[in-house]
Amino acid sequence: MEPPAIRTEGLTRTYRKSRKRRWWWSKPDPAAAAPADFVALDGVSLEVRPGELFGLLGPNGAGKTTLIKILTTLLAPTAGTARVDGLDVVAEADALRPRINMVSGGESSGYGILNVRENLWLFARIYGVPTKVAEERIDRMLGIVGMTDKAGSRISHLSTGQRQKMNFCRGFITDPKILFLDEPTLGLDVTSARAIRTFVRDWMKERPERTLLLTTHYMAEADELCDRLAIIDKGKVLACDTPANLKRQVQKYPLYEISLAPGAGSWAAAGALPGVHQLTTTTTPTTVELKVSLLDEPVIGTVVQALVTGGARVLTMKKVEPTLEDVFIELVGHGLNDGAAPPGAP
Ligand SMILES: Nc1ncnc2c1ncn2[C@@H]1O[C@H](COP(=O)(O)OP(=O)(O)OP(=O)(O)O)[C@@H](O)[C@H]1O
Repeated sequence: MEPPAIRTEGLTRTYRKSRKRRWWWSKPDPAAAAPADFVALDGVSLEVRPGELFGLLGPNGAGKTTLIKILTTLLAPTAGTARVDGLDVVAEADALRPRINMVSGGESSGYGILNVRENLWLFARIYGVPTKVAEERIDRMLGIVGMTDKAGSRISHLSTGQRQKMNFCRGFITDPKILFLDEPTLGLDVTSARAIRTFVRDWMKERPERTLLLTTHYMAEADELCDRLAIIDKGKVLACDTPANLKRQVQKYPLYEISLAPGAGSWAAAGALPGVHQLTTTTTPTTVELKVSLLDEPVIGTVVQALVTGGARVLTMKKVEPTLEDVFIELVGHGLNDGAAPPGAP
C-alpha cells in the first residue's frame, strides 16, 4: 500500500529564546532564570494522502512555516517524527530532497546577475532536469505567470511581485512529487493570484499522484483550492477536515452581518446579550461591520433593539452562510487577520 504523502506524529519544535542583553559593567544576576524555550509547534499529528491538495490555515506566528521547514528537511524537529513520501525527514533527508520542492511567497532567492531564464535553468539543472525539458518547462511556466517578456531580465531588475512569480515557476520546474507552497499569492495582484490558483488546480489534475501542501492567510483561497485543511494556531492543530465539513460545524448558529454607521453609538451591549454566541467587529473607512452568530434565530430582534437603544445606526443587515473565517472565529475566538482583538466596544 502506498504510504501517506505526509505523516507527522507529535511533531514539536521549540526555539531558544535569547538571554536578556546585559551591559558589560552590570553584575550578572545569579538568580535570573534562563529564558524558557518558545514552543512554535506543539505535538502536531497530521496525515496528508497522496494526491491531496492540503491547506494549512492560521494567523501570523501559528507555526505554518516552521512545519513546512521541517517537512522539507530545512529544520530539525525538537521532538516527534515526520515522514514525507514514506521517508523520515531527518534520517532519510538526502533521499527525500529530489522528490520535493518548496516555494515561499516571501523569499528572494536567485542570483541577481543572472536573468530569469538563466536562474530557472540553473535551478532545474541542479535537480538534474535535462536542458531540453528544462527549457520547455521554463517557457510554459513563464507564460502562465505572464512573464515571457521578462525571461531575459536580470532578476535584480524585477519588481517584488515579479520575483515572487519567478520563484513560483521554480517550484514547478523540477516537477516534484510533493510540493510545498508557503503563501504563494501573498501580495500579488488579483489577476496574477487568480492565474496562479487556476494553474495550481490544473497541475494537480494533470497527475493524480501529485501532492501539494499550501499555506495561506486567504480564506477564500483555502476554500477554493483545498481538498482538506488543517486550522493551526499557536503551534497546535485545532481542526482538520474538508472546507465543507468545517463550515458545517458552525452552520448550526444563524449568522448575520450588520453594517453600522461609524462613530455612532455602542454595540458592546449586543455582544453580551443572552443568545448571542459570537460577535466580531471590523472597522472599514465608511462602516463598522458586525458579524453576529446566534444560538437561536429570534435573538436577532433583541440584537437590533440593543444596537438601536445604544445609539448605533444600522445601515444594512443580512443573513449569511458561514465561511472558513467563521470556523476560525469559532475555534480561536477572533478572526484570522485581526490578531487577538476580541469583539470590541467602540
Ligand atoms: N528562528 C527562530 N527563532 C525564534 N523564534 C522563531 C524562529 N522562527 C520562528 N519563530 C517563532 O515561531 C513562531 C512560529 O513562526 P512561523 O514562522 O512558523 O509562523 P507562521 O505561521 O509561518 O507565521 P506567518 O504567517 O507570519 O509566516 C513565531 O512566534 C515565531 O516568532
